[in-house]
Amino acid sequence: MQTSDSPGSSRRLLLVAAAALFDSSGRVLITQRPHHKQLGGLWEFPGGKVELGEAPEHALVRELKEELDLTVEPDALDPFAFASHAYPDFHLLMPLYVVTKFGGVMRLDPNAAQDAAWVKPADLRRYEMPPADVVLVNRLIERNAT
Ligand SMILES: Nc1nc2c([nH]c(=O)n2[C@@H]2O[C@H](COP(=O)(O)OP(=O)(O)OP(=O)(O)O)[C@@H](O)[C@H]2O)c(=O)[nH]1
Repeated sequence: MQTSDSPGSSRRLLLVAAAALFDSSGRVLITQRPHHKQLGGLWEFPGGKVELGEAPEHALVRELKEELDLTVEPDALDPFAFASHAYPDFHLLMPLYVVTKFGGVMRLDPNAAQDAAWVKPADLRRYEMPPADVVLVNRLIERNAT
């Protein structure tokens, strides 16, 4: 967790809900951000911004449907860890939920992701991910090792 904001910093807080979706072989899904976006080309956990008045779980169910066409029940979201990271323009607060039950056939929305990969947690560090995700990747590797 990075908490380098100075006290009283006026950086806006951005709440993003993300998922570590696991397949039956214990591989986790990561998606690649479109090149034209901020942090373009980096790999990330699927998810997105929580809208005003929206619960994080509801936002994540919505984003997984929009971005991947996958159906997840809110009860299937298991709170796992969170990232708290100061980017230049905003402070990201991102809960990560483990998901092992989901339905549908994955279909990527090209505006959200240009590629997807199922990766063993131990291999996640081979993929370039945003700095906020480092702590989450470490936790997933630990989870898998125990
Ligand atoms: N979904 C997701 N977002 C992440 C991760 N790590 C991370 O720093 N972020 C940041 O969280 C922010 C919100 O992501 P987003 O997917 O909703 O937003 P976006 O930039 O694609 O914009 P848009 O949805 O308005 O087009 C982005 O700045 C993104 O880089 C991650 O693992 N998953």
